[in-house]
Amino acid sequence: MSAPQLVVHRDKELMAQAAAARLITAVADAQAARGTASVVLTGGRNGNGLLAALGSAPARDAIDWSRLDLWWGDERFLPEGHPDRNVTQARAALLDLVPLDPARVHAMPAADGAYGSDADAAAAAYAEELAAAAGAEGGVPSFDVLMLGVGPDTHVASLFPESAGVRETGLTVVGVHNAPKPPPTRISLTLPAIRAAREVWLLAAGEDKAKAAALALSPDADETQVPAAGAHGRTRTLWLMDEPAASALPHELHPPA
Ligand SMILES: O=C1O[C@H](COP(=O)(O)O)[C@@H](O)[C@H](O)[C@H]1O
Repeated sequence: MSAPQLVVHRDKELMAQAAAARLITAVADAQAARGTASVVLTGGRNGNGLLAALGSAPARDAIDWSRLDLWWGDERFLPEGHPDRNVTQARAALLDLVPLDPARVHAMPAADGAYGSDADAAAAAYAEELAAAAGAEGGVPSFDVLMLGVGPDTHVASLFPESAGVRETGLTVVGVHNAPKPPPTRISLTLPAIRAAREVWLLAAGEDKAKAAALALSPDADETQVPAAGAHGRTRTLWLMDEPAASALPHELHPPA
């Protein structure tokens, strides 16, 4: 488990641009080292801000888009094409602009797909897709970068405080029911699946994330109550923030001036 590192930017626009530049470098480095790269996308305002910044970044084609696998950390379990689905928003922000291999875009199932309204069956199918990509060891692939937007209530992916999903230790993907944030039915990677990633980047911009960031970065945080505190990468855990989101952190956590 890697200890959290913090990078604080002036505002959310600069944070999105800097995170996009960082992602270009991380993906290009992974492709140079291993031929392909795998990235787990997040939904929400900060995740979509990063994707939009990536779409207009001058160096975006330093990524070989045809050798990039995209996965999702969570999905709102809604019909295909619904404007609130994370994949719909990601397509509009970036995916429709770049030459991805459609076979490498691993969207989570929709609520009008093969599993109908059964979110648990849809979650099990996504777990199987991940296990097939992971190869002999099963579980989930060694994602190069897994991004998570931090919710104002400290949720990450669709793991909400005190929920069954955040307590899950056996499965890699779960159906989420009665989520406190709409829509109530979702699909989510679990904390063990998240922690299999090489790098986990937590995105927190805006004053409404300040309390959540302070709680998650507190040394005695309990991941059941504060899911963001349980999100760590194997080699790196990086909090990418703007100044408003960092405003409630204790002084000792601020990066040196
Ligand atoms: O519903 C969700 O919310 C979180 C955070 O979203 P934000 O708009 O508060 O930044 C997001 O990480 C998650 O993927 C999404 O499904």
